[in-house]
Amino acid sequence: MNSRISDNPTQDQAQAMDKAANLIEALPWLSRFHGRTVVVKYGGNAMVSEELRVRFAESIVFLHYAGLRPVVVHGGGPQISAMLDRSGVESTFTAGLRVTTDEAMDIVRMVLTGQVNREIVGLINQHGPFAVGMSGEDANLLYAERKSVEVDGETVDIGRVGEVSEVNPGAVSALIADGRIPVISSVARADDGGVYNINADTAASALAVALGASKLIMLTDVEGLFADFPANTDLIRRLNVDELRALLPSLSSGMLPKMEACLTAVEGGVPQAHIIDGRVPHSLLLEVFTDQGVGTMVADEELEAELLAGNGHYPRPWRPTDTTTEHNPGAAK
Ligand SMILES: Nc1ncnc2c1ncn2[C@@H]1O[C@H](COP(=O)(O)OP(=O)(O)O)[C@@H](O)[C@H]1O
Ligand SMILES: CC(=O)N[C@@H](CCC(=O)OP(=O)(O)O)C(=O)O
Repeated sequence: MNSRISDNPTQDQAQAMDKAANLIEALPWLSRFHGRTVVVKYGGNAMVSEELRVRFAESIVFLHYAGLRPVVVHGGGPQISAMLDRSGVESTFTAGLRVTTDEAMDIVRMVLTGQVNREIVGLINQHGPFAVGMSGEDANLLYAERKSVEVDGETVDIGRVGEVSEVNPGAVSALIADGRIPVISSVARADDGGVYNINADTAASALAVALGASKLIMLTDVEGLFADFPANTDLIRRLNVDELRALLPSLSSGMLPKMEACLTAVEGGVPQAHIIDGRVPHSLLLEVFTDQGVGTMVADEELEAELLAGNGHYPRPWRPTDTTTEHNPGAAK
């Protein structure tokens, strides 16, 4: 470098040097994550503006060009609620899950696979022929069993809500191998031949395990997991599986399926699972490529050490983990 620049840089030169320093900070992370599969769960609350959706698509395409293998699993809770409202179909939540009647299921499927999925695919494909949209029903990617939850010690039926019982990731792996970006809606088929509504966090973690992903990253509408919700002054930056297990019974509403999903992912062999703020443009890139990261990370120290050393690839058959937690009925979604 020209010594005149470093001794007495102009403002433009100083800015250019800052940019170069930021870029080079990404180098070790680029090397560690090159060729790795990263499952990104895109929550409905992080897609509420056109600006956020466009920035999200850019971040995913950036990961792709940087040599990672992103797989998107999306939700669309607020979008489903809006359509149910417009259609005059009542909708309630229990334990963070939508009580889904047969009538509601038709709308869930239409919104997730027919609208939200199409929109994300369209935005990514403005950058090239990368995204291929799929429902969890396609090629029997996600198989479900009917799920019930416990409230005050009583088992409660919540309708057409599924628990993932089997993952057949072959079609997704083939797309990844072909250089595509799979974009998956959280609807599954069950043995009874019906379709089931799967919480998108749950679907993303099951897929992350089955694909042997190196990371699961969930974008939502808070900075991460707060120890003092709803005051939200004490952000938990990092926790291990034991700490998370101890915390689960105290969690409420949307955070419960999210943290259960992190637990399932890390116990299933995914070294790191993150909750990050999808309202911050490009927060995904800050998480993957900066030293400090963002949000809350659940990590398994041994697997993480392997990952950071550049070792290991973690595909394992997916098996449901028992994360049964009693719902706190005082907490509303
Ligand atoms: N301990 C907590 N820390 C942060 N957020 C929490 C906590 N407990 C509950 N929440 C709620 O969980 C919400 C995120 O879940 P959800 O609404 O299902 O989002 P998404 O649509 O992204 O899946 C937050 O907006 C917040 O209101
Ligand atoms: C069973 C259940 O609750 N399914 C969710 C599926 C969508 C989802 O999970 O969307 P977010 O990620 O935006 O919350 C629902 O019907 O809202």
